[in-house]
Amino acid sequence: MEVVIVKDAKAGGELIAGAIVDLLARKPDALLGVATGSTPLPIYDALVAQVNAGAVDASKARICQLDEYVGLPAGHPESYRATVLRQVVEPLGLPETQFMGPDGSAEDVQAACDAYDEALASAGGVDLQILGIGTDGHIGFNEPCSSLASRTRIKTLIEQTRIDNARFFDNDIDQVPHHVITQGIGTILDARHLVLLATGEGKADAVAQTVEGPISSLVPASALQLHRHATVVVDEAAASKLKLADYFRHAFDNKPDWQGI
Ligand SMILES: N[C@@H]1[C@@H](O)[C@H](O)[C@@H](COP(=O)(O)O)O[C@@H]1O
Repeated sequence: MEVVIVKDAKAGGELIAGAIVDLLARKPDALLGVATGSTPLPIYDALVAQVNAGAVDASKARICQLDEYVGLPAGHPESYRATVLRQVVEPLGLPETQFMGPDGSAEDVQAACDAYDEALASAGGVDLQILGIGTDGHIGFNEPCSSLASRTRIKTLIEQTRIDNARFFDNDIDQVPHHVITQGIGTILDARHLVLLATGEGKADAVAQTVEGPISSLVPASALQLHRHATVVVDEAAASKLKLADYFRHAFDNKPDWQGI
């Protein structure tokens, strides 16, 4: 696992957007897994700016969702499908045919989850998966004690996550669904490159446990330690509880120029 400590969220967004541009230069139809929440927004802003400035042709890029609420009416503005369309797919000028996600309104939820895992595999697998992290260490919506081998499935949110996400629902927790579909931790680990961005002091404990703690289903993001190509990008505040922060800075500063993240 590589840990990169950046000055702020904007710098983190630019670094990760640069890695996506490099990926698209190598593989124009790369499948890019995107996350929701506030943290990844600087990545999408920087990516759209770099693409608009001509850094790469992103017109063949494919986008896929990490997770979804269950039971929101189709087209609800806070469904993750609507969110990703608004924040990533439309700003990049991509057609909906290049976007895939699980069906959160399916009657048979497990069949929709299985279908999504199959769709990801037959699309050739995710090339780069962007991840945020919950204050409890969750990735996607894999709450603590999710199986590290889990596949896409329905989960029940813990109360803290519903409280954290109420800000997207008029600060009314009653509007936040209890159930979600999420790529499993095993599904996430199938991606070729995992890039987790965490910013702000509120994520410092979760980041320290993810990077320096034991691999444990109690901290789902710690499963990144099992991955061959995982990059954790953190700002100074989110890095504030890392014991090896100086080493991580030294290693990044001395990387060969040709080696991206
Ligand atoms: N399902 C999403 C996660 O993918 C995201 O990482 C998390 C943190 O969001 P934020 O970045 O807003 O703190 O929120 C939700 O639970």
